[in-house]
Amino acid sequence: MPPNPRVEKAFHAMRAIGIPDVKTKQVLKNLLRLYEKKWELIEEENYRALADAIFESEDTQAAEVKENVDNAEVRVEMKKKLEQDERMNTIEEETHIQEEPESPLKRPRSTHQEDQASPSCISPSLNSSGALLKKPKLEVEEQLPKSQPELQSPVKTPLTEPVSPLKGVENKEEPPLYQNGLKTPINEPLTDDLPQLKAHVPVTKPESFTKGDTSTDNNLVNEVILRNHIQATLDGSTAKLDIASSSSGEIKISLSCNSDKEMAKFSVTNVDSVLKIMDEKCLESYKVLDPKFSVKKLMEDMCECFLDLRSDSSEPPVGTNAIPPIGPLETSAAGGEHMPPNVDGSTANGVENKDPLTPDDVNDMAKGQESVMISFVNEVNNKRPPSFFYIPRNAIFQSAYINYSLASIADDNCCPTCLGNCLTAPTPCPCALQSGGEFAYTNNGLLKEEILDECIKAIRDPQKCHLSYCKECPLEKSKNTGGLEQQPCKGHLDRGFIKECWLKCGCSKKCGNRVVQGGIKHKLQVFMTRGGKGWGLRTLEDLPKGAFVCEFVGEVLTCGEFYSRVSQSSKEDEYAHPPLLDADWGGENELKKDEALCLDATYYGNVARFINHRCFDANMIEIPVEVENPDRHYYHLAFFTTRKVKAFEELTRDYGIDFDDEDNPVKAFTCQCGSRFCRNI
Ligand SMILES: C[S@@+](CC[C@H](N)C(=O)[O-])C[C@H]1O[C@@H](n2cnc3c(N)ncnc32)[C@H](O)[C@@H]1O
Repeated sequence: MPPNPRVEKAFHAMRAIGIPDVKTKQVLKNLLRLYEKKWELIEEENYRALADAIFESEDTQAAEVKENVDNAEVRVEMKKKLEQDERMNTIEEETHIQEEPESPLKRPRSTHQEDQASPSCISPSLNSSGALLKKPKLEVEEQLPKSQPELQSPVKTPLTEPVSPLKGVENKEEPPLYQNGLKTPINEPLTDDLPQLKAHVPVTKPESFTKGDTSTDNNLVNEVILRNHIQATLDGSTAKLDIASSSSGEIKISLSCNSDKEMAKFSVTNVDSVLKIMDEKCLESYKVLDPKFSVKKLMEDMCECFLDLRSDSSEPPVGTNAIPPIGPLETSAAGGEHMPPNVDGSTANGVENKDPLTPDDVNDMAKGQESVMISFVNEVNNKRPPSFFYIPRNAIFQSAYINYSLASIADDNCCPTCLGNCLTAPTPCPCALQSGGEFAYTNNGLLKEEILDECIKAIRDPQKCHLSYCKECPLEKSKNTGGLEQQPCKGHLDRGFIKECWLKCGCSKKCGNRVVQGGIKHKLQVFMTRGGKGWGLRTLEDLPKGAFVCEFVGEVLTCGEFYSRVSQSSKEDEYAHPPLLDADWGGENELKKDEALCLDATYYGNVARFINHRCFDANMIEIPVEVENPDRHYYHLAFFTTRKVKAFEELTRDYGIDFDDEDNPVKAFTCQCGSRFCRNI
């Protein structure tokens, strides 16, 4: 029989992330069965479900090998394997999968470690020594897996955020605090794969789950396995299996069986075997379930819910979003000694000095300053968001030179004769001409696909991007070199601008060429991530490709001011990745000292300060937008989606960090982005 092209394609995609065909084959068969041979489901998002299922099967196998299985488990497993083999044979005939020689299984991270690109044209941030990244070791075409169409041709194919290999890194010690019953974010590292504890412990009497259930407990004599607070106990007449528990172990879900009442002798088996069978049953019966669905996780969540419902008045009642009071600013990583000296509660830098976050802000950390509410939730631990002042628009810190007036806006820099909506005019207005000759936005308010794709290409494809080099780089000049020679300019990416209509334009305020200045329109939420990245930002609604999400808002600092903040800081400042406003650097005119600007959202900022970094294939891209200032040393940085983003998916951007840059005064974090193209491996 000729090979099935769909199978071949699946193999190809998995090979690209280091998974050998033999492994793919095994799991693919199961998936085909689960999805009733609906290939589209498997092919979706670049075979994400398949990759997920393979990793899960690997982890399960690893756990199984580690465990000291008792005879009962062996019997269960053997029976299951026989059944499995039978199913495999059936599917084998249906899919005509060709045998391939087995090679050692590799995870995408390790594959990438060997091959990964170090793209040189990433949006710059001051943290990355303010310039573009190092020259790539290899050309992107050579390094990126050929089967990833989005990378060979980032323009045409929507990118998907691949499955994170970061399993088991979640902090499980602390119970979640700010819960609102919302879904777990999409694309977060899996949570139910904690390090396995296998220990023989002294016999303890498990607390009964319900009062009156003491009859079985009294007879417990043998401990079998302790694993994530899960115990199986057995004596002559009673078998009890603790299936799940809350994170601190005070709540448990157990199965118990009094074998006196059973026809056959009951033998306690391993919890994992029971859960695995249940997982399979659920996936088979409820076809709408995510393939990653886990009964154990469901039960653990039940335990946590039960715990939350206890009537302890010192704890926040469930569902009310109650949070402990947030202390003064100096307790936060974002505050303290770094507070800008001119912040005195007045409007010294043009910002109304609102209080930092308070418990009331859980439903809207923007305190009514945006046209949508921005809630925050923590379903992971008891941490609260850092204190900062929410500002919806940039504010000048001190020395930044931003001097514009209506008179400085020439007639060819605005459209005074336009009326209504410029987008409906038969010819592009002067503002559009400055965005490359046409309007950047569609009638639906999205960034036009061609423009977006060009921007993505420029940032992601080192071969195509253009770098400008300053004769005297203001960024390098601002660094305190400690007496060492100043480094030469590392290059700045030439980026296209969007020019929006503004005050001097004749069009209406609702003109379609005024998207970014209109502020946030989509529902966003700040949430605690599960992958060790701290807080993150996610969307609460599906977003199409090219949607404007938010602007990066912060204090406008000169590069010199920023580095002096860094040098005065006694501890590592975790927000010190301010984007550099360098899109127009490297031109003919040398910038004045106070014209080399960046945006720091550490103390004053908007939701964008919570956007985490993702190497290379982030789902947002930042694009320079000119609104009021025609000379372009100051502009706005707007985030647009690079592809469709599903509700509850984390929103990410590439900070442009060079993780190898040891000379940078700001040390980079250890990247946990989970991208297969992570630069920090
Ligand atoms: C602008 S803040 C983002 C919000 C931050 N996660 C928080 O909890 O407030 C940048 C900081 O987030 C963390 N971070 C962002 N992206 C990360 C990633 N891919 N891996 C690990 N940490 C990350 C780092 O500590 C970084 O200094």
